[in-house]
Amino acid sequence: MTYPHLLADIGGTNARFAVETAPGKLEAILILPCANYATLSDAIKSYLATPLAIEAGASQVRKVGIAIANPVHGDLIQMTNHHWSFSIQSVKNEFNFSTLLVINDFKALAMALPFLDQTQKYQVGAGRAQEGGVIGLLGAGTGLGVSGLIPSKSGWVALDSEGGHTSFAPTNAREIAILQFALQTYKHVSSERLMSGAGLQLIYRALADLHKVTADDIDPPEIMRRGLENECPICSEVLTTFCELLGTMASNLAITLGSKGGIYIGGGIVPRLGSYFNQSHFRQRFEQKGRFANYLEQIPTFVITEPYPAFIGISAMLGQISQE
Ligand SMILES: Nc1ncnc2c1ncn2[C@@H]1O[C@H](COP(=O)(O)OP(=O)(O)OP(=O)(O)O)[C@@H](O)[C@H]1O
Repeated sequence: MTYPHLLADIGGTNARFAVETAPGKLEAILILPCANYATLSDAIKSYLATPLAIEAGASQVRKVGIAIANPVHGDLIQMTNHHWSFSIQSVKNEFNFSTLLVINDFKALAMALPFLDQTQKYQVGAGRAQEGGVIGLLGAGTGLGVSGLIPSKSGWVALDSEGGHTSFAPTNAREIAILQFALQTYKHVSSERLMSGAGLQLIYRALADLHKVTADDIDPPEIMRRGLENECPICSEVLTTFCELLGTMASNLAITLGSKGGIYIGGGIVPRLGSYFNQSHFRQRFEQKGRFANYLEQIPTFVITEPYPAFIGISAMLGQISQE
């Protein structure tokens, strides 16, 4: 018997688990904080022992798909933004799984994009997706994930990309000041250093320094709360800047990939901005590309609102293997 499958989406902060009892039917979805577990195996054990997972048939699971936030090459896995590391073969043996598919989380998310309906995403600004055109994906969370979908004769091919580690490209005086501030700490300032949860804090400290005010010691949720509620002008400027940086990042990805099929924004941060993101300068920035403004105007940009999109991709990939 193939089902139930165990699915996991492991980010730098959250480990999300589900039992797939039939194709696309997810039960017992639980989010465990990665920081509470010494290893991935401990988190899996803890999930499998929950009453919800047991009720969904977790003890019968033999086929497992894990989407994880790091490059996946070979047997040894080392997370980029968390200390977990493991051997795929050892975890497979430890739990007596017959299949353990491990792929990059944004690759899994990219594989989900063709399946998303209108209730699982919304469009920001104008533009129209070209049927079968290349699709770009980026998402800010603990890190900045990037991927893309390329059409091929045998279906979509998802890119193994580490595009979040491209060098940050400032486009105005404020962003140059932020880069200069970040360079005091980092020799290489990647896009991820700014477009992520920790990035909100770095932008906050940089803008406080620029405006010569004392920065409070506050976490990303608090920066977002103060910014959205207009309680703190610096925090509001952080949010404005963050959305603009994502606009430039998204347009760089769009022209790099030639993504006529659109750009999708995932990750945990943008959905938390709610309607603010739609009203921000994200799209204006996306189209602000000199001679390529007209090219970018045609490309639609979408925010993924489905809370567990990576499960859709990993489920499809695991389902494919199970049939082989
Ligand atoms: N309300 C909020 N406002 C702003 N940032 C937040 C908020 N809540 C959580 N975050 C930040 O979002 C990040 C977690 O993002 P996400 O929920 O996408 O987790 P993740 O999947 O573990 O991340 P990743 O896949 O990028 O490793 C953390 O940096 C956290 O500080």
